Amino acid sequence: MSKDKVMSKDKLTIIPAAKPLSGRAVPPGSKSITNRALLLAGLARGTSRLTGALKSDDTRYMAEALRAMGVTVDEPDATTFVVTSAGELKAPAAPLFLGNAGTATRFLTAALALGHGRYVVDGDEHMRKRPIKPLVDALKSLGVAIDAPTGCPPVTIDANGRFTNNKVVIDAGLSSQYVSALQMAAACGSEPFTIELAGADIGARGYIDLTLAVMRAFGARVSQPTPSSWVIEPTGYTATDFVIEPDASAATYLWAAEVLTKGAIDLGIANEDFTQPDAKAYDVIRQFPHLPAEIDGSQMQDAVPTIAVLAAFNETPVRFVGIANLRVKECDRIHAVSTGLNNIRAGLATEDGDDLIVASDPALAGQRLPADIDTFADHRIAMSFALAGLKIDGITILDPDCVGKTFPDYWKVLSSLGVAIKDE
Ligand SMILES: O=C(O)C1=C[C@@H](OP(=O)(O)O)[C@@H](O)[C@H](O)C1
Ligand SMILES: C=C(OP(=O)(O)O)C(=O)O
Repeated sequence: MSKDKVMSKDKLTIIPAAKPLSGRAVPPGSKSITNRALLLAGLARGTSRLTGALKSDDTRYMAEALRAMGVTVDEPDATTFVVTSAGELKAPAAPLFLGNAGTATRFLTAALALGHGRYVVDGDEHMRKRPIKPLVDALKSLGVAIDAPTGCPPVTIDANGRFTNNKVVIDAGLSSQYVSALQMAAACGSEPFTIELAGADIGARGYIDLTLAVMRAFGARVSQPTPSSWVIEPTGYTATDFVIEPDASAATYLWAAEVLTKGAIDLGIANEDFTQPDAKAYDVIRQFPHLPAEIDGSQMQDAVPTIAVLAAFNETPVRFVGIANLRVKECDRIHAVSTGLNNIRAGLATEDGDDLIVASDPALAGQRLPADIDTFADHRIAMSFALAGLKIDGITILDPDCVGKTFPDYWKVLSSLGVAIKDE
């Protein structure tokens, strides 16, 4: 839970928007890019200045972990981290607690495997259910003494600064973060290192491109001999000043609010200027209320809850495919979205294997349908269902502070666009 809670209420109710939402609302910095840049700055000798950064639970956990390992992380203002490092992450005195931050947990696990001494990577009760075994097995195959008895955090690493071979095969079916983690760690090795995918299946490939872009900005050299393999040179990282773009997943709520209310929200950045995978959601969202009958969410996974809630107001039903990974995010998002929609009106959503089918009903708009939405402590469930509240009277979001994971000002931003929010 965020230290600086935005509302500190158990629940809040969205009052339907009386008029189109309009105004300027710039999403916070990208979580994915901030946590990559923080790690690479921590692995680089010298001082790196990260601007436009996200300050939220997930990035605070990463920054705290770096501090616990001897890195100086200063925060001169609300969107800047200044990171000064000797270029190594010293074994911390206590386990690293990373909340439910998947990026911090996976990225650090691989990077610390090249450290020296004992590191314990742990998280909250949700993180302790999120699989990390494929990454742990890959590191074991590199001679690292690493153990995660449940297949989820906590992970204990006894590192001696080296891998015993220069190639690893990784199954990224459950999470692309395992690949990103190995890629970022590999530049700190002593020889060129090859990463190969075990299967064709990988989560959103766009996150790999994002990883490579941040690595290159910090001086790494990477080539891609085949679509499913990468060779990383042992360059280490060079401290640099780095500008972080706004968060594309956060942008999806604003894009959806805009089409739902026929408003005009200025995000301060054009959709085509994002480099993050979720920006693909823009073209889908703009088709509302004529969303396609089938949407493949595999390459814009974090945007699926947003589009699924939007789909409830579409003119025709939508089947979401390619979303099996959503079951191992902050919560089982297929189940959470389906539960929330069916709570609003029975039959609005169906789980079909790992597909989600959303029955559409434009007539939902304007109705009073009181529903307490269980967010399952998942920021994206809270933020997505707030969108339903813009059109339906009676939508109450439970545990609204969970937005602090990636978008602490979410409720303030909605208010600034004219949304009335009743806290209780
Ligand atoms: O690399 C990243 O920054 C991310 C990768 C995705 O996770 P998976 O790779 O686990 O699907 C995404 O859902 C997450 O929010 C951020
Ligand atoms: C899946 C998410 O986060 P992470 O895996 O980084 O915890 C998310 O932010 O939607």
